[in-house]
Amino acid sequence: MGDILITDDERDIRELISDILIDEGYTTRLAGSSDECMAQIAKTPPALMILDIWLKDSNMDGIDILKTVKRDNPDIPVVIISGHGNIEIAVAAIKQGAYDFIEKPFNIDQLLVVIRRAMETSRLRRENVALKRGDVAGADMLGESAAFRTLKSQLDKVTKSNGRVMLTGPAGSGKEISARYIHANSNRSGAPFVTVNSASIEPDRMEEVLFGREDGPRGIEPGLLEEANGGVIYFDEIADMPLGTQSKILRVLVDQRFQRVGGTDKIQVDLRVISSTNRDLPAAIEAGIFREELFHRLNVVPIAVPSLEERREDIPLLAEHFIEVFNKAQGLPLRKLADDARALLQTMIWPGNVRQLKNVVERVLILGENTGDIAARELPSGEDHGGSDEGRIVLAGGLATLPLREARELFEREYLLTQINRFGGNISRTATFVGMERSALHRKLKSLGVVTSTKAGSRVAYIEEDAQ
Ligand SMILES: Nc1ncnc2c1ncn2[C@@H]1O[C@H](COP(=O)(O)OP(=O)(O)OP(=O)(O)O)[C@@H](O)[C@H]1O
Repeated sequence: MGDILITDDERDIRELISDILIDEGYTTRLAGSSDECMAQIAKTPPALMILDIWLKDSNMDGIDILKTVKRDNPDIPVVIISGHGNIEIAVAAIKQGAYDFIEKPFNIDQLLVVIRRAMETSRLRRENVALKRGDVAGADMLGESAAFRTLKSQLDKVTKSNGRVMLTGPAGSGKEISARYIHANSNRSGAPFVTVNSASIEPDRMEEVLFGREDGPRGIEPGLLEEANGGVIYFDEIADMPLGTQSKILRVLVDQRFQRVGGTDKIQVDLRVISSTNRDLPAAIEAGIFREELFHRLNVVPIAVPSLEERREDIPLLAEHFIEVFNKAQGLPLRKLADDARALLQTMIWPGNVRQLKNVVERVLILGENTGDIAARELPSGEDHGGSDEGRIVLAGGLATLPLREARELFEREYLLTQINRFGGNISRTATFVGMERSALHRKLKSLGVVTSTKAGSRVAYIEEDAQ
């Protein structure tokens, strides 16, 4: 819920506040002097500070600490404790950027209200910054299919717990957006969501990036674990993590503490860990490239994210959602999907899953006809989707929009017409090739309205006008 640093020179007071806050579900750290307080902040900046104005036997008083904090860590809300009758000093503290003050002797309920409000304000401020940066909150996760509803109900079950989740599923299926959904709906939503993309970090820089360093050119440089403090750390494609780093992460999960590179102090962080993979981790363990113990630590709640194939009925909904997203974000035309395009999208092969669908929608909006509904002819051809790879026939636009009986008639008519013309109008050869009795073929052609006649010396098949 949040890590609170309490600084007061009176031991009884800091311990009393700490007990109350722990009962409320917060974690606390205690400091009895300005030096201890500054050392704690340097170790890990807390989510909130409760700071006594008068600190006996300290190098700095509360106001000096406040000024330093507001200069170096302006996002930490600071609640000041002032002695009774020290209103002017408390007001001066607020002018220096303190969130609020409480007077000694304080009332517990009042203290808790101030802390809750301070946490809430700081969460909203961070969310605003995130929205301005364009981060997705994860709330825009769409779907109505049975496979999607199963996923959503599993995600909903884990939002309120702190359990480690392992998301499995093919590339682009929505593992990261699922992790963001968990975060956005948990009580950590105000705290950061930090992604560790193991494949894009140089293996020899991995530890520095994760754990930070103490001897950097700018002094202490916090790593991603510290940045995520209070929130979620998301290990994207965990199987790409080098074995050496796997051991170190395992140790962090066991101890809940780590050291920055070049440092000696143990840093404590409060993190929820969510990982993802599209690989077969048991096979990676077998092959000696993934640590079994780490797998068991991360795989506490396994959740499978379905491929787009398993949720084809969501395709039109997702495509229309992406059209709106690209309209808002890039001013691309707000077009609807024509029935044939909708049907074609649902029959195509999507090895790249939702990400590929999103890319196709963007491409059509940029390169397509720009007016009217999006038609099937504007969509990429079957080859673009490797349709033959998995043995699926990508249907010609029209067929996919018809009920089976009509689609079958349309197909049979086109098919037989093509075959008869291939065999120069010779019904016997056509019948042998298509595997029908000659008389049965005649009856079929009649019912489909296909006739043959001799034109300019060669026999051709065509469709009677009124049969079309
Ligand atoms: N249900 C959904 N509703 C809306 N958008 C979605 C949904 N699922 C996925 N997306 C979008 O599809 C894209 C790919 O999703 P995401 O990055 O979560 O997939 P992933 O499985 O983590 O991919 P990778 O395996 O490559 O890391 C993102 O732009 C995401 O916002």
